[in-house]
Amino acid sequence: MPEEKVWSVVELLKTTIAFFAEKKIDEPRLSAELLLGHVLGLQRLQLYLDHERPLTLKELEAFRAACRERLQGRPVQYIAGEAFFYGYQFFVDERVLIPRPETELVLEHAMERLAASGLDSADSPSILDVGTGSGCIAITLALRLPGARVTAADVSADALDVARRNADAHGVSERIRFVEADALSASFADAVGGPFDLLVSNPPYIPEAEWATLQEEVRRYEPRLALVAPTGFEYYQSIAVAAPSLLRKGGVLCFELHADGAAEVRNLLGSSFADVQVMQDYNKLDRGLSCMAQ
Ligand SMILES: C[S@@+](CC[C@H](N)C(=O)[O-])C[C@H]1O[C@@H](n2cnc3c(N)ncnc32)[C@H](O)[C@@H]1O
Repeated sequence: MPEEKVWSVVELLKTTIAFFAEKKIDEPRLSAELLLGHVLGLQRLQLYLDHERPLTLKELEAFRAACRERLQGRPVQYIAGEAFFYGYQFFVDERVLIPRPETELVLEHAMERLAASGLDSADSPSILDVGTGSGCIAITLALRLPGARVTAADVSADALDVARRNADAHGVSERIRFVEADALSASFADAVGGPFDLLVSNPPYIPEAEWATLQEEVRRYEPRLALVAPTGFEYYQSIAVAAPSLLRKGGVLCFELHADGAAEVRNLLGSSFADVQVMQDYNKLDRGLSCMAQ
């Protein structure tokens, strides 16, 4: 039997990147690097520092299996079990949404609004994240604001397991309270407590009618519960109703938005909020909306 060729990291990356590009895989270089890094237990940079490293047959087989999964459409973050958000690494699997770069902008906007709020407690703010998923927003806020106490709520016990694991990995579990609660229920405010200085939420906002237009990869692998609301506005409506009793006077409400959602969400807010600001993402699409409880 002919001996199997011994591949080095650099050769394998080059070949895989070209193959992924030919197969029209999104971000072929990043995908190949993340998968190989995952299989070898190395960061992406280390792959290049150790580029002549030969792979064992077992490693090669594991990498090929990961590539096959990618070719079948499974997102690279789920295969590798990791995603990056605001420069931090998060464990992810199919129980949670993969954090998106647009959400980093919403998080940044929320932090700016909180800093500008003038609340006495802004150095040690009390924060509520509704629909925490992987915990990416709640945990990043706890890391960026070392005095913050965060409540991370989700209706999905599975998602909360993932979020807890991420909080442990980042050493912020003691400052995050995880609550299994339904944001659409009238008892939500009682379940999460308060008062809060900041309520931030990236809720499900894809209307049912748009589901079929999403990328197949998203529909097949990401949790529908994390994405879809019948008209797209149910969560904003419920949270806007609960928020006045959850926020301190002067507290900040900050939502991620569907690109077409700003006007409708603004209408839902009613008279309890002032100073509404809409922020745009990299594509100049409306992506975040914030306001102040009065
Ligand atoms: C768009 S994902 C956001 C996840 C994460 N915060 C992020 O930005 O990547 C929405 C989250 O809301 C949660 N969710 C769905 N329905 C909910 C409900 N009725 N009450 C609370 N959370 C809910 C989902 O489980 C999911 O984790």
